[in-house]
Amino acid sequence: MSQIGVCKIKEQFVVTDHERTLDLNHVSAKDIEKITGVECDEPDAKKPKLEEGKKLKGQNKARKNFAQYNPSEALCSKITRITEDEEFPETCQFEKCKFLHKVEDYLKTKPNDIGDDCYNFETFGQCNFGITCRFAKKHVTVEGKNKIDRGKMEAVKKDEQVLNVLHSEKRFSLQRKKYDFHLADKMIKHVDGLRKEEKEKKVDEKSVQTSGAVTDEDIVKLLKREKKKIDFKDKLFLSPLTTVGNLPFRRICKEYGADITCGEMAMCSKLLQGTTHEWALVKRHHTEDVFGVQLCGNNPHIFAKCAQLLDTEINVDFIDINLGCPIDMVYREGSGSGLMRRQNVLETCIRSMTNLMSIPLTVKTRTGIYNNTNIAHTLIPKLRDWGASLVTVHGRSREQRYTRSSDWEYIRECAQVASPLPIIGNGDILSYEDYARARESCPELYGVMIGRGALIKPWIFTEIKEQKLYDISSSERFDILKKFTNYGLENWGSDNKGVENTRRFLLEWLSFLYRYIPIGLLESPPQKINERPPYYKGRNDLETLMASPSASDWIKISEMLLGPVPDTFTFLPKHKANAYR
Ligand SMILES: Cc1cc2nc3c(=O)[nH]c(=O)nc-3n(C[C@H](O)[C@H](O)[C@H](O)COP(=O)(O)O)c2cc1C
Repeated sequence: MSQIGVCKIKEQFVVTDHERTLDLNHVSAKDIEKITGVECDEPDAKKPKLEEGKKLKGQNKARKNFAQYNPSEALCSKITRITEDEEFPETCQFEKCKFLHKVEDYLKTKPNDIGDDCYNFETFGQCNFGITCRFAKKHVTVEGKNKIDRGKMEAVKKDEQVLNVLHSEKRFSLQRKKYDFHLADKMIKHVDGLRKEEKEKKVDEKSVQTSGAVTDEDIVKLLKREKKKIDFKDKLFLSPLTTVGNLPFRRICKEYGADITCGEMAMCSKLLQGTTHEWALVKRHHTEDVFGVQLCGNNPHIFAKCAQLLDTEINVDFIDINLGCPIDMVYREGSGSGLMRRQNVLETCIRSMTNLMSIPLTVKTRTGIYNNTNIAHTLIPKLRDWGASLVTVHGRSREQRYTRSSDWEYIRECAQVASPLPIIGNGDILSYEDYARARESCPELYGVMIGRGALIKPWIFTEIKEQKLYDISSSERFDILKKFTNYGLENWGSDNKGVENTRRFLLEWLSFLYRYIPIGLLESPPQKINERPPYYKGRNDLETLMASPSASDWIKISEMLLGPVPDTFTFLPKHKANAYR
């Protein structure tokens, strides 16, 4: 696969370091207005400074990207949703409500609106954010009541767009530990019993699932149940991507041809506590026709309970176990890549989960934990025998993170020992050429998974399907960002909080998007993922701006779409995920 180095740019586009400070980081607000017609404030350097001597690698842990909200400046949601044919209530139904109840009080601190057209109102005929929407002009009356376009509302049903929203009574039962997990508990006992029995009798591993005294009626029923199957062959799989692989981003990848999508890694323990943040990670857009949820945990009890819970409560096609997360905290507690070295625990997890689930269980792993000690090839046959339906191999170890190219020769070794278990290869695919090389060098593979390639150029799925490279213009790329912003306002809301959440996720994505080099500028396309983009000047100011590695320029782009950032705003991206030297 690709070598680590620097991408070669056609000479006329390369700029020196000096020009770079003059040009790249200082495309002015005026230039942007000229290109896009959007008014834009000139931001100060709003990037928090790293401590001196600190290297940029792994995750940025010093981030403070979350906006704080004061309830005494927010309007009560009951008031927000009052429609034009309703009266404002005299008093709030919640005695201790801390929010504002008068529209005029709220308007004293409401930030300026960003635009006149509300995407949610235009698309669905209703915007639940009423007067608090930052694009409220066309859907509120002079008194601040919400207008509704009933015709549109009937035609496009908003609540059918997103699936897997947890009902409040289920959330309460999880929070109060009242959810009935007796099946999961019994299954673990059953599987543990069989494992002990097997150890004592030293029976053949393969016979575990069918042998042994199965006495409990519930367990017998579960074991007899037929499982749904998924055809993974030759499908383009979008990686699970924490933070950046959010629902609006996945929608865009689907539109460009991704076949299979997966939610961001969700923590089993938090799903079992019913936390809103974790449950947001299992939401599925209706366009995601083959969709999985990825779980991270460190013991069979939480994995089995989650398997039972998700299989019963949500609409999901497969559940994936994360065996690759390299983050120290996750590894130390024995989850993610830490689970690779706890194979007895892993066996109970997988056997219990597969027996509880009516859908396939998949596993995503790395080559191993340490640099020169690959272990995936010894683990994969066990995963197959324990009941996994598919394994994805990311061709790097935990220790390597992104510092070397993905090892596709080793991925092939894994695919060869796995049969008949399907293996998906993963790592460093940024073009059709990379894809074709991976498939040719490894014919045993079922397909590939694409992570950063989709973040850097989401149209990669189309390129692979059409077997060509696209020279996308900066204005087309800007339109993709506009679309993401609209999907973001739909997903996170169009009030101030929603706008700032959308901005934060947009900025996280921009921290990958700037790495794209338009093919018209490359000396020998296609671009290689591990080659650092040199400083270059685009074919117009917007292209130059989009190539900037500076967070203050990403902020500038966000301001073109979502208005000026709040006064105290700072941004440091969460992930770096590159192998540049
Ligand atoms: C920002 C980011 C977030 C990621 N989050 C996850 C995750 O939640 N679960 C997971 O299994 N892998 C995660 N990964 C790893 C990717 O899924 C993928 O295995 C890795 O990036 C290698 O593929 P690529 O070279 O195509 O990017 C993440 C990677 C990146 C860059």
